[in-house]
Amino acid sequence: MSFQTEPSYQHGSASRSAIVLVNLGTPDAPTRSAVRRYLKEFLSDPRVVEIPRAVWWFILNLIILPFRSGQSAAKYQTIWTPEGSPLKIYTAAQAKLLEAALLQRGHSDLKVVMAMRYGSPALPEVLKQLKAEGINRIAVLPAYPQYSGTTTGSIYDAAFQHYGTVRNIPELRFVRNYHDNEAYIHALRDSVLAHWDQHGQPDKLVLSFHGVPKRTLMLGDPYHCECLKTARLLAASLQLTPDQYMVTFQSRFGKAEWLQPYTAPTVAQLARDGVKRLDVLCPGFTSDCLETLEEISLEVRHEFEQAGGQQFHYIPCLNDSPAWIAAMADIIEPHLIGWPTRLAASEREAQQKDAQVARAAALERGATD
Ligand SMILES: C=CC1=C(C)c2cc3[nH]c(cc4nc(cc5[nH]c(cc1n2)c(C)c5CCC(=O)O)C(CCC(=O)O)=C4C)c(C)c3C=C
Ligand SMILES: [Fe+2]
Ligand SMILES: [Fe+2]
Repeated sequence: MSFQTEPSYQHGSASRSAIVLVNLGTPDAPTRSAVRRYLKEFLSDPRVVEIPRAVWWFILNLIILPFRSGQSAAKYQTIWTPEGSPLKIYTAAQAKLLEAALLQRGHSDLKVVMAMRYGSPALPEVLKQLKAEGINRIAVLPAYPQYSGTTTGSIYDAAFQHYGTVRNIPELRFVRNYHDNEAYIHALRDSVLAHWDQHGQPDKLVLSFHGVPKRTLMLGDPYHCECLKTARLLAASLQLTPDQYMVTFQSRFGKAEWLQPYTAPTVAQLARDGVKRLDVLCPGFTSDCLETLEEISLEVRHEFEQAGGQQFHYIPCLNDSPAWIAAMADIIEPHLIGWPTRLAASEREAQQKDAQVARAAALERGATD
Protein backbone atom coordinates (compact mmCIF):
# COMPACT_ATOMS: atom_id res chain seq x y z
CA MET A 1 0.00 0.00 0.00
CA SER A 2 1.40 3.39 -0.88
CA PHE A 3 0.00 6.81 -0.18
CA GLN A 4 -0.01 9.84 -2.44
CA THR A 5 2.99 12.13 -2.20
CA GLU A 6 2.01 15.48 -0.75
CA PRO A 7 3.37 18.93 -1.60
CA SER A 8 5.87 19.94 1.12
CA TYR A 9 4.19 21.10 4.28
CA GLN A 10 3.80 24.89 4.58
CA HIS A 11 3.99 26.31 8.10
CA GLY A 12 1.24 28.73 9.00
CA SER A 13 -0.89 28.11 5.89
CA ALA A 14 -4.46 29.36 6.21
CA SER A 15 -7.11 26.83 7.20
CA ARG A 16 -9.86 26.73 4.60
CA SER A 17 -13.23 25.01 4.76
CA ALA A 18 -15.73 23.59 2.27
CA ILE A 19 -19.09 21.85 2.19
CA VAL A 20 -19.61 19.10 -0.36
CA LEU A 21 -23.26 18.57 -1.25
CA VAL A 22 -23.41 14.99 -2.54
CA ASN A 23 -26.30 13.64 -4.58
CA LEU A 24 -26.83 10.23 -6.17
CA GLY A 25 -25.73 11.11 -9.69
CA THR A 26 -27.30 10.86 -13.09
CA PRO A 27 -26.19 9.87 -16.61
CA ASP A 28 -24.18 12.40 -18.65
CA ALA A 29 -26.71 12.14 -21.49
CA PRO A 30 -30.09 10.45 -22.07
CA THR A 31 -28.50 7.91 -24.39
CA ARG A 32 -28.24 4.14 -24.15
CA SER A 33 -24.44 4.19 -23.77
CA ALA A 34 -24.35 6.98 -21.15
CA VAL A 35 -27.16 5.36 -19.15
CA ARG A 36 -25.38 1.99 -19.34
CA ARG A 37 -22.17 3.52 -17.98
CA TYR A 38 -24.09 5.17 -15.13
CA LEU A 39 -26.13 2.06 -14.26
CA LYS A 40 -23.02 -0.12 -14.32
CA GLU A 41 -21.28 2.07 -11.74
CA PHE A 42 -24.44 2.52 -9.63
CA LEU A 43 -25.58 -1.10 -9.64
CA SER A 44 -22.06 -2.48 -9.07
CA ASP A 45 -22.04 -0.80 -5.65
CA PRO A 46 -22.41 -3.58 -3.04
CA ARG A 47 -24.29 -1.12 -0.80
CA VAL A 48 -27.01 -0.85 -3.47
CA VAL A 49 -27.36 -4.51 -4.44
CA GLU A 50 -26.49 -6.97 -1.69
CA ILE A 51 -26.14 -10.15 -3.74
CA PRO A 52 -22.94 -12.27 -3.81
CA ARG A 53 -20.63 -10.46 -6.25
CA ALA A 54 -19.98 -13.32 -8.70
CA VAL A 55 -23.71 -14.10 -9.10
CA TRP A 56 -24.59 -10.41 -9.43
CA TRP A 57 -21.83 -9.83 -12.02
CA PHE A 58 -23.57 -12.26 -14.39
CA ILE A 59 -27.09 -10.92 -13.75
CA LEU A 60 -25.96 -7.30 -14.11
CA ASN A 61 -23.84 -7.70 -17.23
CA LEU A 62 -25.88 -10.32 -19.08
CA ILE A 63 -29.45 -9.37 -18.18
CA ILE A 64 -29.90 -5.97 -16.49
CA LEU A 65 -27.53 -3.73 -18.45
CA PRO A 66 -28.40 -5.00 -21.95
CA PHE A 67 -32.15 -4.57 -21.34
CA ARG A 68 -32.50 -1.73 -18.84
CA SER A 69 -30.05 0.75 -20.40
CA GLY A 70 -32.22 1.38 -23.46
CA GLN A 71 -35.48 1.40 -21.47
CA SER A 72 -34.11 3.84 -18.90
CA ALA A 73 -32.57 6.05 -21.61
CA ALA A 74 -36.03 6.40 -23.19
CA LYS A 75 -37.39 7.48 -19.79
CA TYR A 76 -34.56 9.96 -19.27
CA GLN A 77 -35.39 11.49 -22.66
CA THR A 78 -38.83 12.45 -21.34
CA ILE A 79 -37.37 14.58 -18.51
CA TRP A 80 -34.10 15.84 -20.02
CA THR A 81 -33.79 19.62 -20.41
CA PRO A 82 -31.56 21.71 -22.72
CA GLU A 83 -29.31 22.29 -19.67
CA GLY A 84 -29.13 18.57 -18.86
CA SER A 85 -30.48 16.27 -16.16
CA PRO A 86 -32.85 17.94 -13.65
CA LEU A 87 -31.12 16.22 -10.71
CA LYS A 88 -27.78 17.77 -11.61
CA ILE A 89 -29.23 21.20 -12.45
CA TYR A 90 -31.03 21.48 -9.10
CA THR A 91 -28.10 20.12 -7.08
CA ALA A 92 -25.73 22.64 -8.72
CA ALA A 93 -28.20 25.47 -8.01
CA GLN A 94 -28.58 24.35 -4.39
CA ALA A 95 -24.78 24.37 -3.87
CA LYS A 96 -24.49 27.88 -5.28
CA LEU A 97 -27.46 29.23 -3.31
CA LEU A 98 -26.31 27.53 -0.10
CA GLU A 99 -22.92 29.22 -0.38
CA ALA A 100 -24.67 32.60 -0.80
CA ALA A 101 -27.02 31.89 2.16
CA LEU A 102 -24.10 30.97 4.40
CA LEU A 103 -22.20 34.06 3.29
CA GLN A 104 -25.26 36.09 4.37
CA ARG A 105 -24.96 34.41 7.77
CA GLY A 106 -21.35 35.54 8.05
CA HIS A 107 -19.53 32.42 6.77
CA SER A 108 -17.37 34.41 4.42
CA ASP A 109 -14.56 31.87 4.17
CA LEU A 110 -16.55 28.82 3.12
CA LYS A 111 -16.97 27.23 -0.24
CA VAL A 112 -19.89 24.97 -1.26
CA VAL A 113 -19.49 22.52 -4.13
CA MET A 114 -21.59 19.65 -5.47
CA ALA A 115 -20.45 16.10 -6.11
CA MET A 116 -22.15 12.92 -7.29
CA ARG A 117 -21.81 9.42 -5.86
CA TYR A 118 -22.09 7.93 -9.37
CA GLY A 119 -21.22 9.72 -12.61
CA SER A 120 -19.88 13.24 -12.64
CA PRO A 121 -18.62 15.33 -10.96
CA ALA A 122 -17.35 12.25 -9.13
CA LEU A 123 -16.89 12.63 -5.37
CA PRO A 124 -13.18 11.56 -5.34
CA GLU A 125 -12.38 14.07 -8.11
CA VAL A 126 -14.12 16.85 -6.20
CA LEU A 127 -12.24 15.93 -3.00
CA LYS A 128 -8.94 15.98 -4.95
CA GLN A 129 -9.75 19.40 -6.38
CA LEU A 130 -10.56 20.79 -2.93
CA LYS A 131 -7.23 19.53 -1.63
CA ALA A 132 -5.44 21.18 -4.56
CA GLU A 133 -7.10 24.44 -3.53
CA GLY A 134 -5.69 24.12 -0.01
CA ILE A 135 -8.99 23.22 1.67
CA ASN A 136 -8.33 21.21 4.81
CA ARG A 137 -11.76 21.06 6.48
CA ILE A 138 -14.61 19.35 4.68
CA ALA A 139 -18.23 18.81 5.72
CA VAL A 140 -20.10 16.26 3.61
CA LEU A 141 -23.81 16.95 3.22
CA PRO A 142 -25.70 14.06 1.53
CA ALA A 143 -28.77 15.12 -0.46
CA TYR A 144 -30.81 12.45 1.36
CA PRO A 145 -32.84 13.51 4.42
CA GLN A 146 -33.39 9.88 5.53
CA TYR A 147 -30.32 7.74 6.23
CA SER A 148 -29.99 4.48 4.35
CA GLY A 149 -26.92 2.30 3.98
CA THR A 150 -27.78 2.18 0.26
CA THR A 151 -27.39 5.94 -0.18
CA THR A 152 -25.81 7.89 2.71
CA GLY A 153 -23.74 4.86 3.73
CA SER A 154 -22.42 4.57 0.21
CA ILE A 155 -21.35 8.24 0.16
CA TYR A 156 -19.38 7.60 3.36
CA ASP A 157 -17.76 4.55 1.70
CA ALA A 158 -16.69 6.60 -1.32
CA ALA A 159 -15.13 9.31 0.88
CA PHE A 160 -13.37 6.77 3.13
CA GLN A 161 -12.10 4.83 0.11
CA HIS A 162 -10.72 8.00 -1.42
CA TYR A 163 -8.95 9.13 1.74
CA GLY A 164 -7.61 5.60 2.18
CA THR A 165 -4.94 6.59 -0.36
CA VAL A 166 -4.26 10.09 0.99
CA ARG A 167 -1.39 10.89 3.38
CA ASN A 168 -2.51 14.31 4.62
CA ILE A 169 -6.26 13.85 5.22
CA PRO A 170 -8.41 16.95 5.84
CA GLU A 171 -10.61 17.30 8.90
CA LEU A 172 -13.87 15.58 7.94
CA ARG A 173 -17.43 15.92 9.16
CA PHE A 174 -20.45 14.02 7.85
CA VAL A 175 -24.12 14.87 8.08
CA ARG A 176 -25.96 11.59 8.65
CA ASN A 177 -29.64 12.51 8.31
CA TYR A 178 -32.12 15.35 8.73
CA HIS A 179 -35.43 13.53 8.37
CA ASP A 180 -36.79 15.27 11.49
CA ASN A 181 -35.09 18.64 11.11
CA GLU A 182 -37.61 21.39 11.83
CA ALA A 183 -36.56 23.63 8.92
CA TYR A 184 -36.73 20.70 6.47
CA ILE A 185 -40.24 19.80 7.66
CA HIS A 186 -41.29 23.47 7.45
CA ALA A 187 -39.89 23.76 3.90
CA LEU A 188 -41.98 20.72 2.90
CA ARG A 189 -45.06 22.12 4.64
CA ASP A 190 -44.61 25.49 2.90
CA SER A 191 -44.40 23.88 -0.51
CA VAL A 192 -47.55 21.80 0.11
CA LEU A 193 -49.46 24.82 1.44
CA ALA A 194 -48.34 26.96 -1.51
CA HIS A 195 -49.67 24.26 -3.84
CA TRP A 196 -52.98 24.05 -1.96
CA ASP A 197 -53.35 27.86 -1.89
CA GLN A 198 -53.26 27.76 -5.67
CA HIS A 199 -55.12 24.54 -6.43
CA GLY A 200 -57.22 23.75 -3.37
CA GLN A 201 -56.87 20.68 -1.11
CA PRO A 202 -57.01 17.06 -2.41
CA ASP A 203 -59.09 14.15 -1.13
CA LYS A 204 -55.80 12.50 -0.16
CA LEU A 205 -52.10 13.38 0.04
CA VAL A 206 -49.72 10.53 -0.79
CA LEU A 207 -46.17 10.84 0.56
CA SER A 208 -44.11 8.65 -1.75
CA PHE A 209 -40.54 7.70 -0.73
CA HIS A 210 -37.98 5.79 -2.80
CA GLY A 211 -38.13 2.14 -1.76
CA VAL A 212 -35.39 -0.22 -0.62
CA PRO A 213 -35.48 -4.02 -0.33
CA LYS A 214 -37.52 -5.09 2.72
CA ARG A 215 -34.56 -7.26 3.69
CA THR A 216 -32.50 -4.14 4.49
CA LEU A 217 -35.14 -3.11 7.07
CA MET A 218 -34.96 -6.60 8.60
CA LEU A 219 -31.16 -6.30 8.71
CA GLY A 220 -31.34 -3.02 10.64
CA ASP A 221 -31.39 -0.20 8.10
CA PRO A 222 -33.20 2.75 9.78
CA TYR A 223 -34.48 4.19 6.48
CA HIS A 224 -38.07 2.95 6.79
CA CYS A 225 -38.47 4.37 10.31
CA GLU A 226 -36.98 7.71 9.27
CA CYS A 227 -39.38 7.98 6.31
CA LEU A 228 -42.32 7.30 8.63
CA LYS A 229 -41.09 9.93 11.08
CA THR A 230 -40.75 12.55 8.32
CA ALA A 231 -44.29 11.72 7.23
CA ARG A 232 -45.67 11.96 10.79
CA LEU A 233 -44.00 15.32 11.41
CA LEU A 234 -45.10 16.73 8.07
CA ALA A 235 -48.68 15.53 8.58
CA ALA A 236 -48.70 17.11 12.05
CA SER A 237 -47.40 20.42 10.73
CA LEU A 238 -50.13 20.37 8.05
CA GLN A 239 -52.68 19.36 10.72
CA LEU A 240 -53.75 16.33 8.67
CA THR A 241 -55.80 13.54 10.17
CA PRO A 242 -54.58 9.95 9.47
CA ASP A 243 -57.26 9.45 6.79
CA GLN A 244 -56.08 12.52 4.86
CA TYR A 245 -52.65 11.16 3.95
CA MET A 246 -50.68 7.96 3.45
CA VAL A 247 -47.09 6.81 3.00
CA THR A 248 -46.02 4.69 0.03
CA PHE A 249 -42.73 3.47 -1.49
CA GLN A 250 -41.84 3.74 -5.17
CA SER A 251 -39.16 2.68 -7.67
CA ARG A 252 -39.08 -1.02 -6.85
CA PHE A 253 -36.21 -2.77 -8.64
CA GLY A 254 -36.11 -6.54 -9.29
CA LYS A 255 -38.32 -9.33 -8.01
CA ALA A 256 -37.61 -9.31 -4.27
CA GLU A 257 -40.05 -7.70 -1.85
CA TRP A 258 -39.38 -4.00 -1.20
CA LEU A 259 -40.87 -1.69 1.41
CA GLN A 260 -44.66 -1.65 1.13
CA PRO A 261 -47.18 -0.31 0.24
CA TYR A 262 -45.94 0.25 -3.33
CA THR A 263 -46.89 3.65 -4.76
CA ALA A 264 -48.33 2.73 -8.17
CA PRO A 265 -50.80 -0.03 -7.16
CA THR A 266 -51.83 1.94 -4.07
CA VAL A 267 -52.66 5.01 -6.12
CA ALA A 268 -54.69 2.90 -8.57
CA GLN A 269 -56.57 1.33 -5.65
CA LEU A 270 -57.30 4.78 -4.18
CA ALA A 271 -58.85 5.80 -7.51
CA ARG A 272 -60.97 2.62 -7.54
CA ASP A 273 -62.01 3.38 -3.95
CA GLY A 274 -63.43 6.72 -5.08
CA VAL A 275 -60.59 9.18 -4.45
CA LYS A 276 -61.15 11.79 -7.14
CA ARG A 277 -58.36 14.26 -6.44
CA LEU A 278 -54.96 12.98 -5.33
CA ASP A 279 -51.77 14.95 -4.57
CA VAL A 280 -48.39 13.23 -4.45
CA LEU A 281 -45.31 14.64 -2.71
CA CYS A 282 -41.92 12.88 -2.60
CA PRO A 283 -40.32 14.18 0.63
CA GLY A 284 -37.24 11.92 0.40
CA PHE A 285 -36.05 13.52 -2.84
CA THR A 286 -34.58 16.98 -2.40
CA SER A 287 -34.29 17.52 -6.17
CA ASP A 288 -36.67 16.53 -8.90
CA CYS A 289 -35.26 13.67 -10.97
CA LEU A 290 -36.24 10.68 -13.07
CA GLU A 291 -38.02 9.03 -10.13
CA THR A 292 -40.30 12.00 -9.52
CA LEU A 293 -40.74 13.64 -12.94
CA GLU A 294 -41.12 10.44 -14.94
CA GLU A 295 -42.19 7.71 -12.53
CA ILE A 296 -44.59 9.79 -10.43
CA SER A 297 -45.63 12.70 -12.58
CA LEU A 298 -46.06 10.62 -15.76
CA GLU A 299 -46.40 6.88 -14.97
CA VAL A 300 -48.22 7.00 -11.63
CA ARG A 301 -50.45 9.84 -12.88
CA HIS A 302 -51.41 7.58 -15.80
CA GLU A 303 -52.22 4.67 -13.46
CA PHE A 304 -54.43 6.91 -11.32
CA GLU A 305 -56.33 8.22 -14.32
CA GLN A 306 -56.68 4.75 -15.88
CA ALA A 307 -58.23 3.53 -12.63
CA GLY A 308 -60.86 6.29 -12.70
CA GLY A 309 -59.14 9.08 -10.76
CA GLN A 310 -59.95 12.57 -11.99
CA GLN A 311 -57.31 15.01 -10.78
CA PHE A 312 -53.70 14.07 -10.08
CA HIS A 313 -51.33 16.73 -8.79
CA TYR A 314 -47.62 16.15 -8.42
CA ILE A 315 -46.15 18.62 -5.90
CA PRO A 316 -42.55 19.38 -6.94
CA CYS A 317 -39.51 18.65 -4.75
CA LEU A 318 -37.86 21.35 -2.65
CA ASN A 319 -35.35 22.00 -5.46
CA ASP A 320 -34.04 25.59 -5.20
CA SER A 321 -36.88 27.05 -3.11
CA PRO A 322 -35.73 29.73 -0.63
CA ALA A 323 -37.21 27.81 2.34
CA TRP A 324 -35.13 24.75 1.41
CA ILE A 325 -31.92 26.73 0.94
CA ALA A 326 -32.44 28.29 4.38
CA ALA A 327 -33.17 24.81 5.79
CA MET A 328 -29.94 23.45 4.28
CA ALA A 329 -28.05 26.29 5.96
CA ASP A 330 -29.73 25.39 9.28
CA ILE A 331 -28.83 21.73 8.79
CA ILE A 332 -25.15 22.30 8.01
CA GLU A 333 -24.40 25.20 10.39
CA PRO A 334 -24.06 23.08 13.58
CA HIS A 335 -21.48 20.97 11.72
CA LEU A 336 -19.30 24.04 11.16
CA ILE A 337 -18.88 24.86 14.84
CA GLY A 338 -15.26 25.66 15.70
CA TRP A 339 -14.20 26.08 12.08
CA PRO A 340 -12.72 29.42 10.97
CA THR A 341 -15.43 30.01 8.35
CA ARG A 342 -16.08 33.56 9.44
CA LEU A 343 -13.52 36.24 8.67
CA ALA A 344 -11.76 37.57 11.78
CA ALA A 345 -13.22 40.88 13.04
CA SER A 346 -10.06 42.74 11.99
CA GLU A 347 -10.34 41.34 8.45
CA ARG A 348 -14.02 42.25 8.29
CA GLU A 349 -13.26 45.78 9.53
CA ALA A 350 -10.60 46.11 6.84
CA GLN A 351 -13.14 44.95 4.22
CA GLN A 352 -15.78 47.38 5.51
CA LYS A 353 -13.21 50.19 5.42
CA ASP A 354 -12.32 49.31 1.82
CA ALA A 355 -16.02 49.34 0.91
CA GLN A 356 -16.51 52.74 2.59
CA VAL A 357 -13.54 54.18 0.69
CA ALA A 358 -14.90 52.75 -2.58
CA ARG A 359 -18.37 54.22 -1.86
CA ALA A 360 -16.91 57.63 -1.02
CA ALA A 361 -14.83 57.59 -4.21
CA ALA A 362 -17.90 56.64 -6.22
CA LEU A 363 -19.93 59.49 -4.64
CA GLU A 364 -17.14 61.92 -5.50
CA ARG A 365 -17.28 60.72 -9.10
CA GLY A 366 -21.04 61.35 -9.03
CA ALA A 367 -21.98 57.70 -9.48
CA THR A 368 -25.50 56.99 -8.26
CA ASP A 369 -25.65 53.16 -8.46
C1 LIG B 1 -31.20 -1.45 -7.32
C2 LIG B 1 -31.51 -0.94 -6.22
C3 LIG B 1 -31.76 0.47 -5.86
C4 LIG B 1 -31.80 0.92 -4.56
C5 LIG B 1 -31.61 0.10 -3.31
C6 LIG B 1 -32.05 2.32 -4.63
C7 LIG B 1 -32.16 3.16 -3.53
C8 LIG B 1 -32.36 4.52 -3.58
N1 LIG B 1 -32.29 5.34 -4.69
C9 LIG B 1 -32.56 6.65 -4.30
C10 LIG B 1 -32.61 7.77 -5.14
C11 LIG B 1 -32.62 7.75 -6.53
N2 LIG B 1 -32.62 6.63 -7.33
C12 LIG B 1 -32.64 7.03 -8.65
C13 LIG B 1 -32.61 6.20 -9.76
C14 LIG B 1 -32.44 4.82 -9.72
N3 LIG B 1 -32.49 3.99 -8.61
C15 LIG B 1 -32.21 2.69 -8.98
C16 LIG B 1 -32.08 1.57 -8.14
C17 LIG B 1 -32.01 1.60 -6.73
N4 LIG B 1 -32.17 2.68 -5.93
C18 LIG B 1 -31.99 2.70 -10.41
C19 LIG B 1 -31.66 1.50 -11.23
C20 LIG B 1 -32.12 4.02 -10.85
C21 LIG B 1 -31.86 4.54 -12.27
C22 LIG B 1 -33.00 4.75 -13.10
C23 LIG B 1 -33.63 3.48 -13.53
O1 LIG B 1 -33.06 2.77 -14.36
O2 LIG B 1 -34.72 3.18 -13.01
C24 LIG B 1 -32.66 8.47 -8.70
C25 LIG B 1 -32.79 9.33 -9.95
C26 LIG B 1 -31.50 9.59 -10.71
C27 LIG B 1 -31.67 10.53 -11.88
O3 LIG B 1 -30.79 10.50 -12.73
O4 LIG B 1 -32.62 11.30 -11.99
C28 LIG B 1 -32.64 8.92 -7.39
C29 LIG B 1 -32.61 10.34 -6.91
C30 LIG B 1 -32.78 6.63 -2.91
C31 LIG B 1 -33.12 7.88 -2.09
C32 LIG B 1 -32.66 5.32 -2.46
C33 LIG B 1 -32.79 4.73 -1.11
C34 LIG B 1 -33.24 5.29 -0.08
FE1 LIG C 1 -32.78 4.62 -6.67
FE1 LIG D 1 -37.98 4.51 -11.26
